[in-house]
Amino acid sequence: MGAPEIFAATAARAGRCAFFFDFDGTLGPIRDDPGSVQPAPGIVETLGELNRRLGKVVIVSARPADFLRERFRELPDVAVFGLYGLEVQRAGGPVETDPSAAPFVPIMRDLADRARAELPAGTLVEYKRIAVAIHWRTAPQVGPEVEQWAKERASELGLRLQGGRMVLELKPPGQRDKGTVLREETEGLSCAWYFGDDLADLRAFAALDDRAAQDPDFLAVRVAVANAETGHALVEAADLHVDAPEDVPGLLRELLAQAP
Ligand SMILES: O=P(O)(O)OC[C@H]1O[C@H](O[C@H]2O[C@H](CO)[C@@H](O)[C@H](O)[C@H]2O)[C@H](O)[C@@H](O)[C@@H]1O
Repeated sequence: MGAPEIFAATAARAGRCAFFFDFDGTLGPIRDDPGSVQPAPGIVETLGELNRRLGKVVIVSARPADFLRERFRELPDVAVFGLYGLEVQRAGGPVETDPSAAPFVPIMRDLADRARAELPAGTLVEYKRIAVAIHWRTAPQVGPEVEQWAKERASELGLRLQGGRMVLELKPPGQRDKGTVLREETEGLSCAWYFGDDLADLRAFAALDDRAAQDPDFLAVRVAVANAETGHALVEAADLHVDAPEDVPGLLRELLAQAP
């Protein structure tokens, strides 16, 4: 199906669709300082309209749920899944943490302290309560050393590793990821779109593939936000693609123009 057919098939399923979005590199631009990132222009308004007119909007990110909620305060009905689904904050409710992750809080705090003490200058350590992301965007030369250190700590502490865009993340060992969120949150629906830019988003694409294989009437739409860092894998697995977070509102406005 090309874009016009996808838009029409989605509009025909209005009210029975969900739209899932990764945050960094998808809704927000890539910046050196992770703490400074805000949604790209037009994102909040367009997601609000999508949520009202076509189907529920859900954010699924490796960021903490609190960080995401601060950026989408104007959309209180939109659920935010943080830390790959280990946290969720739904309309007006508190942030809920997966019980399996709670014992990892002190482990991650110690790990972040240790990373700051042991890794070379230029490394940026992002402590996220139940995960630690180690960045080398401003010092690419330290990447191999960070990767080696993180592999050793993951094996020593029984943690999982998740690679990303000039970042490696240590997280708890359970199976929860963006794919499991997609599987749960598409139950009872006829259509879902997922927008992503990074390797972890391939799991969400795969969950949509599975859902469509089980139900031939289910419309699954994978949208890649293309970038040289992730490479071709995501674009090749996608139905549609845009070139930057700034282009996401334009694509959604084309879709909304078909909405009933
Ligand atoms: O699931 P996501 O919402 O895509 O989160 C993935 C990682 O995003 C952030 O790091 C990335 O964006 C930063 C800000 O632009 C950038 O400096 C960094 O190089 C990127 O990897 C976030 O800081 C990480 O915690 C997330 O794992």
